[in-house]
Amino acid sequence: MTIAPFPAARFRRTRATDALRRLTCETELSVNDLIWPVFVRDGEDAADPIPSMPGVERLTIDRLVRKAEEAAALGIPAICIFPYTDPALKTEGCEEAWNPDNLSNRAVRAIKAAVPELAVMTDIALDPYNANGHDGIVRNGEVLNDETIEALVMMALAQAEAGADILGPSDMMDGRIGAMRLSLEEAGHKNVSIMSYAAKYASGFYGPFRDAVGASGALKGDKKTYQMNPANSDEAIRLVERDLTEGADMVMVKPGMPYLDICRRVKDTFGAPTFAYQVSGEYAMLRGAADRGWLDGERVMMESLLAFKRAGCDGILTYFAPEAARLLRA
Ligand SMILES: NCC(=O)CCC(=O)O
Repeated sequence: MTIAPFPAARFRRTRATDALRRLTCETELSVNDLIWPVFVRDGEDAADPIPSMPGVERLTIDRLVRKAEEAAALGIPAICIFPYTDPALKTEGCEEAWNPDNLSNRAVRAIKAAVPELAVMTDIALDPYNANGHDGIVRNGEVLNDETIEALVMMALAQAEAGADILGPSDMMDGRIGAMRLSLEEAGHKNVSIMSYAAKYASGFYGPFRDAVGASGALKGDKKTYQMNPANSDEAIRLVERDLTEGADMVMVKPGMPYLDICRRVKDTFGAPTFAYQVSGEYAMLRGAADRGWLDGERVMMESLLAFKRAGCDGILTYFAPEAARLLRA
């Protein structure tokens, strides 16, 4: 980088007018960068507010389909479905997870039938179906890796069968991407993409999400034996490399804003499609402060999303997706 000494160099010259600022802008956020995570519940024509995520609701499938149509009309490329599972369906064996007619799979089918152009992403982890609240099968207090993979593969196949375009394994078991990729190929699902939650940290920022999917009460213990230590960065690089070599098409860093350094390292190291999840706690912080008048809500929303792009992300999973899309298209 060459910098002339002052006053030959005056950085304020290129900031002096809107035209110059636009010309020298390095990063752009577009509606094409957004994936909208949504919560689905059973029933008809109903919506429950989620108190710790103001403005976000759990929707029945019929209402979710209308929202999916709106998202597609706004130009949002993808929606990501998270089910609120009836507690009566949660078992230690997690069998509901690979039921072809479970809530999530029914939602995928309904959205693909109504809005085929909208990419539908799903979540692969056992926590919505697990009486223990963990992402894997628990035996004698241990979250089992290899047994969980067998369950996750069945879940992946059921979701692909339902029509999901992007599978999102968020479980953090070792070896699951390779197992899923092989089974998808064998079953003829050659064009189903995998976006691996490759660097998912054991974070306090997921609190409101667990309220939204009804997992807050169920979880016994914490997820530190499978999700990453927030202190680690080199490990994230090794995990991303591992998942890419096993057949992930895209990788994700999660949470987002506190981990932008990881996003940048991942993008610079691999050049692979890299995504970040601006999680429920990040949404709650910004929305909560904006609702109290402590922050300019629209401004910090757009600034936070732009920051992901600047950090090297190709896209962002964000609960702000429809609101941001409306502003971007205005
Ligand atoms: N597997 C999906 C999540 O854990 C989402 C977390 C959040 O939004 O807090």
